[in-house]
Amino acid sequence: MTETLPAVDAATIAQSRHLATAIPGPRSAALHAERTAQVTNGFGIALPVFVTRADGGIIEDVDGNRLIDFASGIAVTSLGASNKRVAQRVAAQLEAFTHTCFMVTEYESFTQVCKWLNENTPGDFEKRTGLFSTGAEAVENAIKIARAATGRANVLVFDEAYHGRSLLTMAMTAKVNPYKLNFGPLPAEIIRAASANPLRPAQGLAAGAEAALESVEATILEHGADTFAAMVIEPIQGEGGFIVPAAGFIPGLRKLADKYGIVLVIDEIQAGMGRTGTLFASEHEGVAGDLILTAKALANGVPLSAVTGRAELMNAPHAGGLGGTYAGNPLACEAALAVFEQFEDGTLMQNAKRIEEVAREILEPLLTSTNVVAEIRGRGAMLAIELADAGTLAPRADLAKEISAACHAAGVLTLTCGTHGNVVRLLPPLVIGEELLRDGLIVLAQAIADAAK
Ligand SMILES: Cc1ncc(COP(=O)(O)O)c(CNCCCC(=O)O)c1O
Repeated sequence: MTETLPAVDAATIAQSRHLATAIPGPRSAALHAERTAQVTNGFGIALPVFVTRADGGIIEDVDGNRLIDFASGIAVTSLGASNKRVAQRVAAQLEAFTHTCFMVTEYESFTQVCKWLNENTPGDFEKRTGLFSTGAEAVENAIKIARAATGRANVLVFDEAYHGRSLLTMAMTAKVNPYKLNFGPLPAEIIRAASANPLRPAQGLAAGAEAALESVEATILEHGADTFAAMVIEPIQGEGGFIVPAAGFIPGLRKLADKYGIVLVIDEIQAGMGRTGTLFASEHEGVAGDLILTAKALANGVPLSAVTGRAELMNAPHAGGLGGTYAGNPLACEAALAVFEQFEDGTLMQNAKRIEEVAREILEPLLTSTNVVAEIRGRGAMLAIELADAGTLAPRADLAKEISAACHAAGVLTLTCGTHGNVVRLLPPLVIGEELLRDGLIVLAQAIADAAK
């Protein structure tokens, strides 16, 4: 393959991996000790290095190391963490004003962001948008909107789902530890149904969408179809393990939502904004949600989230029913407008597809050369390697940890995820250069081969 990833925006840091010290280096170690003395234990850490600069596909730390970034701050800095256009627009806004609160006075950028989302999200129907700050807030407000629109209370969620860490979204998230442990009681109106994980079908179900959809419909009927305000699904389940639902599952949910008058909420907070090679991941499924949620890469690191959907649903809440002090903060709106500008020519989606091509070229041989790579899955620049014993499919979280540690020591920042913690995921910035991408993938492939021995 000769194509290379066109650089969308010249990075400000040398785009090459460089190890000046062991990872983490001495200055990071000292700073980490201070962090431990000042910061709650409640925050986990994937790689305890302290960052000085980051851009393109590189993170530079206090010890002078340059690490290849396969995390993008968990699918956020798709345009590079020092994207020039984002910085320019936010800097100009900083000069004007940082905040006035959109419930107090208005500013044009809020409307412009909503307009872009109304015009560019899937669904050929009149839309409205509400802006918030975090992904969990978007999820919470989608539920408020669906409840106001339907007069119903229950929310259908799925196995292996992740929707946030607030009280309601914690309840919607499937994995108990670390997200829900010791934090109960949780809201009772969250009802969980089977998902359609092609590698690990729900217990007692045949693989594929049909059996899962039958089970979902049985769950809906068991609780009373007219009790459900919403069903919430990720087009690719992120924290649950980068699970691409079995073909037909999401279109089947669309049919069930229509059949029973349930609001279909598609949570694109991790998979959206070009990450999978289309602007929105649900485009791969040919499905438009009644509400669609965005955050993370929406504003490339400045906190912003959004609920976009059918006007008649979005206008159901009474005036004053939605809001938040920082909801749609002007700095974040300017960042989002800078992001939208850079999506216009389609280069970022082409990059996402190229990233998948290169990753599969380098990683897929491991499916046959080792007996612990159970699946390489995902779309575009949202890819994952599931570690499990051949035959039994026993999850190998130990290998995922070992592989990630080896990558970190070599200066490649990878993250793990998955219900069983046995998934290594790739979330490189969409502006990463092909040479740097290949370097990081070769390190990862070698770490997997070494761990498999
Ligand atoms: C699909 C999907 N919906 C909602 C959310 C929540 O977004 P917030 O901005 O973290 O609240 C996420 C956030 N995912 C990363 C969380 C990492 C962690 O907290 O350990 C998501 O992926």
